[in-house]
Amino acid sequence: MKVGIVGTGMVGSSAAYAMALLGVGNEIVLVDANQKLALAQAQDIAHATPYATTTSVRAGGYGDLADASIVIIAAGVSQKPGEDRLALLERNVEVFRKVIDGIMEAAPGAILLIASNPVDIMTFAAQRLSGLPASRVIGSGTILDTARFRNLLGRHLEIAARSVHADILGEHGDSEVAIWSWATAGSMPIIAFAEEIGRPLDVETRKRIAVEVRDAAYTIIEGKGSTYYGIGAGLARIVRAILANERAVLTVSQVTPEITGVPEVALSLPHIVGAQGVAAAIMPSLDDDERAALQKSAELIGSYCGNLSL
Ligand SMILES: NC(=O)C1=CN([C@@H]2O[C@H](COP(=O)(O)OP(=O)(O)OC[C@H]3O[C@@H](n4cnc5c(N)ncnc54)[C@H](O)[C@@H]3O)[C@@H](O)[C@H]2O)C=CC1
Ligand SMILES: CC(=O)C(=O)O
Repeated sequence: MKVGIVGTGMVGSSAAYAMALLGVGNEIVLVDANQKLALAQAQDIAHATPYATTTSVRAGGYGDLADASIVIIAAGVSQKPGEDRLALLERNVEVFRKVIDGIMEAAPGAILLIASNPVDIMTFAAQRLSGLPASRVIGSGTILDTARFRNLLGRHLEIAARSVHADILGEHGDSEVAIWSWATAGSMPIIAFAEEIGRPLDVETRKRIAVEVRDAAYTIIEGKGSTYYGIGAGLARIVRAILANERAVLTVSQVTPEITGVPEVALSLPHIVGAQGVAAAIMPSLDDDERAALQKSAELIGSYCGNLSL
């Protein structure tokens, strides 16, 4: 199955690399305003595949996206040190006006997977600009934050991160919400598990971990200019769920009629992801603090979505 990627800088190329090595999709087409860059990325990634999979990776134009099952959009500007994601909005909406037109003309049947920041509002913009049903325009949302959360919890508990089920919901950004009330490790409530193995998750430790997750992008951007491997793997995970019709429960973003009383907003909740895109959104039961924090996040993102002129 063909997967297109528009925007083949650090994020787009990392997604392509992850998919090529994992064998997610059998044809990957890279499109960028900078055609020389797309060509170079395609060549470099293709040179990794003989040791991994038979996935074909090539550069192309919008016409080469015809019949793509999924098109990832990672085009646009990224944060400079100290800048937040919301500061990118206007510039990236302008980029999306051109990019979405090109994709819709070539591949009107594709599912759009949005990575560009601020990803929740860009998901809203992409859905409105494309006119596709909300279920077919998926934002990577907090897939990356959830991975960061599980990684830190696995390290704290000294267990495999894959044995941790704990999610970050809400905005992919500063108002995101760490959900502790139904987090589990090895099928046990995580706080009881942590007590049992002598690695307690007391209030201070929980706060430290949530802050480290929230601020990870700032720390990484300060150190190396941008973040890309984590989101590259997250995008590959979402693409695999769609192509294999996994109906996996993933924290991704989607335009939703109402979240905590806020109408028409794109945010991350647990969503069931399969061949048709998002099959269902799940509103989990939260404790009072988590619910209030999710509502605050929805109100913030909703105010931006409501004021976009598209
Ligand atoms: N959703 C997430 O969790 C994450 C999102 N991001 C976001 O992903 C986006 C891309 O980041 P990077 O790859 O680091 O940036 P980058 O600058 O390395 O790549 C962006 C690419 O977009 C291309 N581009 C710009 N305008 C275009 C157009 N009109 N048509 C086609 N291509 C166009 C550029 O030529 C460039 O190659 C940023 O908005 C960044 O904030 C970054 C990390 C994580
Ligand atoms: C840049 C960004 O959105 C992240 O690494 O979380």
